[in-house]
Amino acid sequence: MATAGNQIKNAKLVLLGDAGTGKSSLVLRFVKGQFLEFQESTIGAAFFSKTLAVNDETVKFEIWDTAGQERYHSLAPMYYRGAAAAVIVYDITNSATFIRAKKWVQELQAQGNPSTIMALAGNKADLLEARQVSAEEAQTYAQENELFFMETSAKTAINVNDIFYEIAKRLLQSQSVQDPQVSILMDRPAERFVNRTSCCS
Ligand SMILES: Nc1nc2c(ncn2[C@@H]2O[C@H](COP(=O)(O)OP(=O)(O)OP(=O)(O)O)[C@@H](O)[C@H]2O)c(=O)[nH]1
Repeated sequence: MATAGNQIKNAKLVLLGDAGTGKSSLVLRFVKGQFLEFQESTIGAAFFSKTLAVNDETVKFEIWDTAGQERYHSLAPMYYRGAAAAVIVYDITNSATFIRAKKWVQELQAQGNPSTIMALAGNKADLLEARQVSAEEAQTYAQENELFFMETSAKTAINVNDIFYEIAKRLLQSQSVQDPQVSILMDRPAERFVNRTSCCS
């Protein structure tokens, strides 16, 4: 019997969340299997890609790792518009970052694409002794807002592949991944915004 197996499906994914929560570290762990104790703060946004096999299908994530610092906030819509999936990251040791994560969820619910699959990542789950946000509180919030939730650690790799794998599965179920022949990425931001290290005056 003929199947549609082995097709590569492209999915634009964006990471959002406060500065220092570990967005770049999660991407680095997922894409390269690495972790840096002193990961530099992202400027503008950074782009990565990674393919993932799910049963007989392959999802190619086109990942936009956005900068969490407030001064870059106005750039965010360029990255989340047209995204098939968004991972909103907070740091379990910092309750202010959980409040900020909820604001991102609200912004996406109001201004994003309703079909974007949203995941909530409670990162730095290796730092249990410094925990400020309980898993129960985050899980309840996630259920109420139709997100799926995992606690992750970019440092120990706990749940990092799992969260991306779960997103890929949900994307394939919802068919919101794009046919590569049609369009690889929608609303791809201009390259001049990517990792710009100096700015014009
Ligand atoms: N213990 C621990 N530290 C982490 C983890 N993830 C990231 N870090 C550390 O937290 C700091 C910030 O990580 P980044 O990945 O730069 O955070 P970010 O969210 O990308 O920050 P911006 O680029 O400024 O938005 C770095 O020093 C990382 O080493 C984790 O899971 N556990």
